[in-house]
Amino acid sequence: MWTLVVNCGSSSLKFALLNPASGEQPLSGLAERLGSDLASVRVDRNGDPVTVPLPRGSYAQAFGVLLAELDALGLRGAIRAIGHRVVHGGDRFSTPVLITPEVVEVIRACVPLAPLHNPANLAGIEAALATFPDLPQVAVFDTAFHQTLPEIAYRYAVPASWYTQHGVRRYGFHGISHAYVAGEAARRLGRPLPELSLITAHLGNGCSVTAVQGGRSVDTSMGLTPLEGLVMGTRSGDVDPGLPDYLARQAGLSLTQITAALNRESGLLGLSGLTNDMRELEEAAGRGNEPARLAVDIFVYRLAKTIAGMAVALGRLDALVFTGGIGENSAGVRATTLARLGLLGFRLNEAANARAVRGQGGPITAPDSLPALVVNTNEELMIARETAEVAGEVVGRGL
Ligand SMILES: Nc1ncnc2c1ncn2[C@@H]1O[C@H](COP(=O)(O)OP(=O)(O)O)[C@@H](O)[C@H]1O
Ligand SMILES: CC(=O)OP(=O)(O)O
Ligand SMILES: [Mg+2]
Repeated sequence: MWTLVVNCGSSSLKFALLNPASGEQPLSGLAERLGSDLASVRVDRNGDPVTVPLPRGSYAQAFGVLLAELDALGLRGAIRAIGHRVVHGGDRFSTPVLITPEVVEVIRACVPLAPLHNPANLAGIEAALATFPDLPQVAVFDTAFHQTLPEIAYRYAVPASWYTQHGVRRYGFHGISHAYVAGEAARRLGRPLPELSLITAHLGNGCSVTAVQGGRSVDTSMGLTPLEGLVMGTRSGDVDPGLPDYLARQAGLSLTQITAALNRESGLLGLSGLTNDMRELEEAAGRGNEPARLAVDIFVYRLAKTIAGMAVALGRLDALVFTGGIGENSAGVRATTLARLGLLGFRLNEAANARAVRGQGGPITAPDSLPALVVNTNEELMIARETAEVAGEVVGRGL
């Protein structure tokens, strides 16, 4: 009846116990800042959240907390399948797959392409395989949805041998979320997904924009790694490819140091010198903090520019969808982004935009506008559904 979903991020472990057919979720949790003194786990049993400190806690310890919670609810034995979010699957996987030793090796081979994410995904898979060796376990890939990209969107203008010999191409990420919100948006718009041309903006710690035509990804802002594209919490997004060489010579930094700084010390954090957290930045900007204001303004400008560019991939645009922690909660980011996209035909409905907060979502544009809407993403539900399908059961009956 239940599917367990495990989503290991670069310093976090999210989990959820779900009925993939009904969406019922008796248990969910988030272990954050793993490995640091501030590590903690928030556990939500039937809508009743509690946070407990887990100083210096590891992925394995966070997984131990999850097991204790399953036991406390008496549900450990009721799990029928386990689904894992895996960020990078290269071009081997265009659908979710049952985890075998060979699949684990492919995920390991993709570590250099997603150094912040794939090692954590593997830690989650290994912990779950050790504890539940007899259950079907499924890998659901962030890259899979983007395997439909046409070659003009996924090739870089670099020597062709880099592509053929080293797999240098654009893969795209956040596919689980983009696919889920595209489906939900179609439902809310009351139109069949195969007829729709959508742009979906997933704005969390990592941020990406995808052009979705008839339910298929046709272009996306992230590339070979999750570093390309938009300004993110700690990631730079697009920079001049000449930057690493220049900085290596000027500042005497190694390529490894520069890449680490582009991943972990850039984006909103790097610009503001304050935080990677959009909510804190908006508060600081409201108090007159200029670097915070600049960070938010650059985030929005680059987002609007990328959305306008994505429209080229579609030819026609039916709606824009905001999702992720920022997309769902920041009325300010949505309003200023749409203000820059007037040329595409967007006109904000301020009251609706203010109402569209987490838990509800909904349309945020005026009646004479091209529609923009907020859809709350649910990667866990999407992973649970796909896991149930791959595990060979019919959703709604078997699992
Ligand atoms: N009320 C809010 N206003 C503005 N930003 C918010 C709000 N709530 C959450 N956020 C932002 O959402 C981002 C985290 O997004 P989320 O999707 O939860 O992250 P992750 O990618 O780690 O899952 C942070 O920048 C956070 O500040
Ligand atoms: C791929 C990616 O950027 O994921 P996240 O937003 O979870 O960091
Ligand atoms: Mg997220």
